[in-house]
Amino acid sequence: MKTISSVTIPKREQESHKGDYGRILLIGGNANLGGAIMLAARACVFSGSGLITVSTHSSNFAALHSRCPEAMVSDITDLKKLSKLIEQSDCILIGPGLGLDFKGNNTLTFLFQNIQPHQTLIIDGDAITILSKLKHTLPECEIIFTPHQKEWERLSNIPIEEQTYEKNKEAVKALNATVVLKKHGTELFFRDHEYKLSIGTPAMATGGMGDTLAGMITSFVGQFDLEEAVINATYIHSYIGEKLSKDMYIVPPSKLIDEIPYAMKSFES
Ligand SMILES: NC(=O)C1=CN([C@@H]2O[C@H](COP(=O)(O)OP(=O)(O)OC[C@H]3O[C@@H](n4cnc5c(N)ncnc54)[C@H](OP(=O)(O)O)[C@@H]3O)[C@@H](O)[C@H]2O)[C@@H](O)CC1
Ligand SMILES: Nc1ncnc2c1ncn2[C@@H]1O[C@H](COP(=O)(O)OP(=O)(O)O)[C@@H](O)[C@H]1O
Ligand SMILES: [Mg+2]
Repeated sequence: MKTISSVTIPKREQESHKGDYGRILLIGGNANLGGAIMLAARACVFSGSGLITVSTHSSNFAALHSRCPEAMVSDITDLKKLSKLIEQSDCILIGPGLGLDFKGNNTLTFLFQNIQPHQTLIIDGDAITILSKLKHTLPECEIIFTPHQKEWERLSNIPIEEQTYEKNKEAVKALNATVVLKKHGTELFFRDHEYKLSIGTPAMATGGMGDTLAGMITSFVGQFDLEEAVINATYIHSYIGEKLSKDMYIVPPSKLIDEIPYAMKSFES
């Protein structure tokens, strides 16, 4: 497995506008787990997405507006609005803080019925757990899964202690998707090749760190080629985590998010 040693972020075109940097839809955040989708939304904004809408429980609206005024909001239970938002989006993230009850199940099912082949779908957190249970056929679009090891166990049926390179590769092939297997030494599985991260630190083992990565990946996919986007987002996430950990015992995800544009600038080609 190749190690990612550095990345480059392309310079922006002078003649461009927000519509050129991704129309993003983030779906998640129930009444108890609003923080997860807010972190994903802030990560998305700080990673450069042009237009972001968050479909979430309405009790999250005020906090979201206050923490992330750049993002628009929509009620996750309003399926008419959700269907329109799905149609208008380039990249869609579902999962952070979605919850595991029937509402989460219904939202995932509705998205699978409405997403189109030209769109890219990032499936994280509770959406992975729900999918593992419901066993829906995957929609015909590009899909990126971002599981931690337990979520990967649920999705692949490979117990954590048996998650070897060969078994993981086989399971990814069966899914016909990209998989970012998050752990110390995160592994990226593309269709015919794989990479491993040699950076990252236990200072990043804080709730919300994966929600932050999911937002970064979604944002980068809206701006760059899929493979480049996944590699760059994953590398820069851990790069910032490691950098901050030189002075901080733990790295709060919110602090990491603040650093994203500076790190992107430092890798600009
Ligand atoms: N502020 C918010 O709103 C936040 C909301 N969040 C949202 O909560 C939802 C649930 O997500 P989740 O990851 O917390 O729960 P779940 O899927 O049950 O996994 C945990 C189980 O897996 C096990 N485990 C084994 N290996 C592991 C590994 N490498 N990494 C992690 N876990 C590992 C672990 O083992 P144990 O800790 O018991 O040893 C435990 O048994 C999701 O939607 C997320 O977005 C959170 O992001 C927090 C901030
Ligand atoms: N010991 C560690 N070393 C490196 N990275 C870590 C470590 N622990 C956690 N991380 C990173 O933090 C993130 C955790 O993701 P996840 O478990 O989905 O968090 P959450 O759902 O709480 O947001 C992943 O990107 C993972 O690689
Ligand atoms: Mg997670």
